[in-house]
Amino acid sequence: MPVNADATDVASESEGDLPINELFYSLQGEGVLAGVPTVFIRTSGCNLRCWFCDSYHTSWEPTHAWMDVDEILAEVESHEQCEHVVVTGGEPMMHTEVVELLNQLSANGYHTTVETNGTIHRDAAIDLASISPKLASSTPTPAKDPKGEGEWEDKHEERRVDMDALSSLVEQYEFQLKFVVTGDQDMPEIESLLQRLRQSTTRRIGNDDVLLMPEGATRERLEETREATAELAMEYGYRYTPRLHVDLWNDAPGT
Ligand SMILES: C[S@@+](CC[C@H](N)C(=O)[O-])C[C@H]1O[C@@H](n2cnc3c(N)ncnc32)[C@H](O)[C@@H]1O
Ligand SMILES: Nc1nc2[nH]cc(C(=O)O)c2c(=O)[nH]1
Ligand code: SF4
Ligand SMILES: [Mg+2]
Repeated sequence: MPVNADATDVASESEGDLPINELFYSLQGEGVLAGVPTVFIRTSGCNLRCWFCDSYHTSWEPTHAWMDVDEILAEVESHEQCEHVVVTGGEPMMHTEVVELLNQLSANGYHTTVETNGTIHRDAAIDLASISPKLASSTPTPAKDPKGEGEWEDKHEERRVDMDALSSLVEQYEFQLKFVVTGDQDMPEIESLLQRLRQSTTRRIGNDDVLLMPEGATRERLEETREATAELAMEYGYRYTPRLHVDLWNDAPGT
């Protein structure tokens, strides 16, 4: 179901429902839990518009069906062998109902990961906050806009880093900081963002909590970005994370 083009506030059809773009079983492709069998719940709607977004139909042109928490849980539980759930999007933390979903998943014994851009903090049963703060190189300038002519550039730029939300997330949850890397020009910004974050929290942020992930929604694009990203990880002492799902299944939906 298409929603309005500026779907930053996807209004709930009935109270308690979440806009779900897709729900599928796969292997966690990214980060410290890469390789773990996982059910993915992908909400629709985003407060940002990265030009490279690999989930175009949750951000630039959001589509979804409305599901309540019980319906989502039943679908998750149909994958009987699975102990891990990822809630992603779009930006899942936009939705108040995500708190109830996470609390119910946790009460039912699941390990929960939230994939978030780090601009919104919520208090919920999150075992791993997988935070991917967005760098200047993600901004949809007119030259990079996949849809229009840069209409989202200013809003994206204003919203993409919220230090208060980032500090609250790293203080409350186990976390990883996963940066999408397009080239070595991203490194000074990663360094200064980490410096600011370390100053704004007492929580220790080790270099091994920081992951560099190559930009690329397809095998073809990853071929161009992964080696340089791996070398930057070694040079700066951060982790490298693959995009295992892209290596395995390219850009197929539901993977
Ligand atoms: C689609 S986002 C949804 C969660 C949240 N909105 C965020 O950006 O973290 C899921 C993950 O994919 C990453 N991602 C999106 N497009 C990408 C691309 N073209 N290459 C590499 N990573 C990408 C994001 O940075 C994030 O870590
Ligand atoms: N297999 C697989 N692993 C993932 N890890 C994070 C993903 C996401 O889109 O948030 C993702 C995804 O879309 N697929
Ligand atoms: S913040 Fe995440 S979902 Fe939103 S546009 Fe960027 S990558 Fe896509
Ligand atoms: Mg993905």
